[in-house]
Amino acid sequence: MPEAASLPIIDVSAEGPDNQAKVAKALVDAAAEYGFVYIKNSGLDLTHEQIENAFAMVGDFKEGFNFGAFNASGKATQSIPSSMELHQVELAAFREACHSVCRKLLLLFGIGLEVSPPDFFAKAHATAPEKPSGSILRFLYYPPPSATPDAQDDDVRAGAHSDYGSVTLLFRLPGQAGLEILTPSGAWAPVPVSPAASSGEGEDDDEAPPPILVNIGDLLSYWTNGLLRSTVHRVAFPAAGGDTIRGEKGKESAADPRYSIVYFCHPADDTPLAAVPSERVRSFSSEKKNDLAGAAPAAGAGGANSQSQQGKVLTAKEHLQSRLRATYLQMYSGEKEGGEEST
Ligand SMILES: O=C(O)CCC(=O)C(=O)O
Ligand SMILES: [Fe+2]
Repeated sequence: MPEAASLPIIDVSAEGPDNQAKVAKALVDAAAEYGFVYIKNSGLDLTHEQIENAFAMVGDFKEGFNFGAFNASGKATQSIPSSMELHQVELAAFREACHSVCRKLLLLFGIGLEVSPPDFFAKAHATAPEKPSGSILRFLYYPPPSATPDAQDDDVRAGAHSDYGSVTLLFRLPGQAGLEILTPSGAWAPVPVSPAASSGEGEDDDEAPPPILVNIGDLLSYWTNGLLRSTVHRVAFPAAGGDTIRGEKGKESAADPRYSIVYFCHPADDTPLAAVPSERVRSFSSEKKNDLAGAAPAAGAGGANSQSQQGKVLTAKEHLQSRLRATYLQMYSGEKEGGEEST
């Protein structure tokens, strides 16, 4: 069985400037090293009930779906399936709550990177009806492996890709890990849903939902000149024989569909991705320029060139478009690297 990724679990509910600074540092360190981190799900920003209800909705629906913006009265601004229409207000509230969690994380990144002002990233993600953005709430339904009996051994449920936005929140159900990240050594490491149970550390609390998995997307990696990593990941089929990651509760069988809920957070479309006012980001990019091997991205790192390597300041929208273009070109050239396809 491959070794599970060992990612830190960070409690971001700490109050007071000293605690906040410590948490911010831990978050930046994890994002710089792994590009993925768990945050403890205290149920404050996003209630456990809200998450359960969201999974109940995708379970009823049995199909994947992307939700873009909702208007001020909680109505979707796109056409949505009739079975979802009744749930629009709940969906809008869930999307809003996810966005607030992301803004809280973005503020902590600003603090951890000593950006001046610290709400530099969070402000770029302020929402308003007149401020369109690439943010998407995605409900994912993966049919049971038994429904595709001619699957090959090396097939995966979702191909290797990196996410396009600034930060992504991922919600999964216990026993349905599936997600794997590409480590710098080039190996795929499974990411457990319940990391405390998997590592054997600490008692798993049946009442508490698992932590929320957070990862850095290409845009935030680009904006920070690669200091924060956008890590390549994929979704694998359950192992034959029903093996799960050590300690993970529940077994995933070939007869089970898999559900996940993802929130891709993006800044407002017109945000200029200009130099981040942070000495740490600046000195990171000059170190990189001096690094002769700097041209080739390390294994596991997704995305395009760093912001400091481009002459022109891109907007968030232009950055997303360039990532989408690159993904489609890759697909047409035969390398089936599925991207986030967030439009
Ligand atoms: O379903 C998952 O666990 C991950 C999905 C994902 O990586 C994506 O949609 O970008
Ligand atoms: Fe992803």
